[in-house]
Amino acid sequence: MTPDEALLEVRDLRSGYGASVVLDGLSFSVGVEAVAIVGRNGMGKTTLCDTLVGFVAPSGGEVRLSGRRLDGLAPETIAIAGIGYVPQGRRLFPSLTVDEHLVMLARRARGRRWTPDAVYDLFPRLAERRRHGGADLSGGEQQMLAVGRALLLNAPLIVMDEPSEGLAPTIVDVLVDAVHQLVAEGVAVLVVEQNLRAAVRMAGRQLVMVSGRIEAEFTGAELLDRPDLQHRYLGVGATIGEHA
Ligand SMILES: Nc1ncnc2c1ncn2[C@@H]1O[C@H](COP(=O)(O)OP(=O)(O)OP(=O)(O)O)[C@@H](O)[C@H]1O
Repeated sequence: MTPDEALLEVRDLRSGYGASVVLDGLSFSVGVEAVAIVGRNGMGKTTLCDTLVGFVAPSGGEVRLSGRRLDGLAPETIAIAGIGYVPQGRRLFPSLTVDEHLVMLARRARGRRWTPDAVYDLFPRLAERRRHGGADLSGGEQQMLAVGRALLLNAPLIVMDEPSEGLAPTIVDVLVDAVHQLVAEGVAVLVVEQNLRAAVRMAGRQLVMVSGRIEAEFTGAELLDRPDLQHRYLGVGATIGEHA
């Protein structure tokens, strides 16, 4: 891959639920970088994530990872092909410990960059809680575990849906640092965020989603400096995220 070539290429993607169209011809690309998708509630951000990873079947368009078509493939195939997913709400197993979540995926990870021990190095707090069950973990610990689980795929791209949702500022700091470390190591991150300040700290490019399309792209500084753009694209109350 040359520096100019996109890792993820999404072209004219369409999807929805039955007759309800949510993604309406959406296009963008991501290189080895962190890119944020921002937008008001209900614009289709979660549907975009779910469509990229195969949980929602697209009705048209293309998703390519390093040139390989992935649209229409099963979620397991897409995961193995190279898209790790950190879903909204984390979707962990309450009865499994932290260690059990990670060990489940460790065989495939053996000898590669991301192993359970590497995840514990990234998130020392998780190492302290390794014998605790998913249901005993704080929201931040659950989010770290969800990120760690996605990393064990050793995928070139990680998609994160609202990772900062409901988390204390110190935990958001940990996630921001983790995103920077991943990008520095050559992993691309596509992150959906309601919290503009968290989005801007994680990603240089801010893609604004409106009614199932990417309507505009800004740098973080452009969006933070322009309350009019925040109001227009993000709505009242979903703007700055003062606490992150
Ligand atoms: N499983 C589903 N079945 C039918 N419609 C759905 C389903 N999930 C989402 N939708 C609809 O799709 C549209 C886009 O929702 P989506 O959750 O993708 O938006 P979003 O931008 O992620 O919003 P939010 O930030 O509130 O999660 C909404 O109109 C929503 O009601």
